[in-house]
Amino acid sequence: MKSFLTRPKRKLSPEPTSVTDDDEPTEVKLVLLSSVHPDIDQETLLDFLLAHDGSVDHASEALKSSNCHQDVKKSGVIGHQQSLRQYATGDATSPTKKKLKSKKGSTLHLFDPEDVAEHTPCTIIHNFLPPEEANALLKELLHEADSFEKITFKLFDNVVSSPHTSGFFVESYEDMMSQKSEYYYNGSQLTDVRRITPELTKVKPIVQAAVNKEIQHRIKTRYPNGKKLKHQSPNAWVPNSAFVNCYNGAQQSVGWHSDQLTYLGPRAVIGSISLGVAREFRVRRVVPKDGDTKSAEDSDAEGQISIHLPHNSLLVMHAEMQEEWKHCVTPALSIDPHPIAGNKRINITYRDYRQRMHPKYTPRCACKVPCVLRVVQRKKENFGKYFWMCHAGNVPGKEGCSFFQWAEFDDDGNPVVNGSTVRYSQR
Ligand SMILES: O=C(O)CCC(=O)C(=O)O
Ligand SMILES: [Fe+2]
Repeated sequence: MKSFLTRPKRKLSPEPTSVTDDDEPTEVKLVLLSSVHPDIDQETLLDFLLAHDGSVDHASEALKSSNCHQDVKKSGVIGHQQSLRQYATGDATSPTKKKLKSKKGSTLHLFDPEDVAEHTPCTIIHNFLPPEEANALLKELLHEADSFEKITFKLFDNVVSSPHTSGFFVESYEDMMSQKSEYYYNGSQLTDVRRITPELTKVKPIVQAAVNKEIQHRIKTRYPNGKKLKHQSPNAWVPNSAFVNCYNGAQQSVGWHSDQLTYLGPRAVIGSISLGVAREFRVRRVVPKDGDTKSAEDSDAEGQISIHLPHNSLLVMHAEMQEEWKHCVTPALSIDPHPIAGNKRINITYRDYRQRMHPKYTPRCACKVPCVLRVVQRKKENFGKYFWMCHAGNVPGKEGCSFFQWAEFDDDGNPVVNGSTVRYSQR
């Protein structure tokens, strides 16, 4: 079945893609599973897909032999998510934090910021902005979202739409022009790049201060020897672009992915604000394999963890996130309408596009397109190594080339070429 799948052909969007070659986009797999099991909800299909390492065939077989179909008839609602309490050991009424564990094939739900910091590569701040500010930002972006477009990709030679819309905002006219002419996302250039809005501008310094504080706290409290990670930038995080997603209704979602590091560099940090309808953000660790059979512990390490993102929350995705974890926003069984946003959720990811990662320094492949930066996630051999490859073949109707080059970075995440750190010109 896999051989019929085409890799994602997203066009005109900075939306990140999956960074492992063995993963087809989850949206595509869900479409396929749904067509075979139309009576089973997306949530359950997703859980089965995850439990079978993303194999549509195996998930489908397991669904056939499971009692999910009967459960639907009986109760009308299915799914086998588990609550936090089921992971607690000892006193069932007071779960021991350290013992919380994700399990393969089920989902650990986290609401408490302390649990999020402890068990995921993220931290969350609830009630982040003054309420009036959050509402003003939400209203402004709901208006912008009216003209957002869906991301499209190719399925069986047809271009199909991803189930949410998005827009990309940069700080200046110069950046807009540069984004349209120099930057490539999935092999294409963007046409819809917008100037940052007044409310996004107002909120930016608040996000910047909070994210930098969270980064320092994370380093002190969680990283080995209280030191930043290898390849993590020692410089302050300064967001200069915002990627905004709109999820209209319970079914809108984004599939499992890691964010592209091409212009952010290694060990990127991202500040993500949620507004409007509360939705679930899921993360799962990517455990590298070396061809041996996986242990149960490995499988459990890949279990999903769900972080609940209410209106006016800031989620910081820390430096360990993109290289070692994947994330998604799952379709919901139901949602609580928001007084301003109705059924919509707005998500803003503030990003720090690094000057040293500007496409003028990016290797170009035989197609003359600046390459995409990826990291080895699945294979134990070369795990964590970065590489540049061609992504021109992601454009519908185009073939890519076989360009491949290992990418080297110094301890602070600066590109190293021929043994020397790249010196870049300041704008
Ligand atoms: O909507 C969200 O919370 C996450 C969006 C996301 O993962 C992305 O834009 O890369
Ligand atoms: Fe993402």
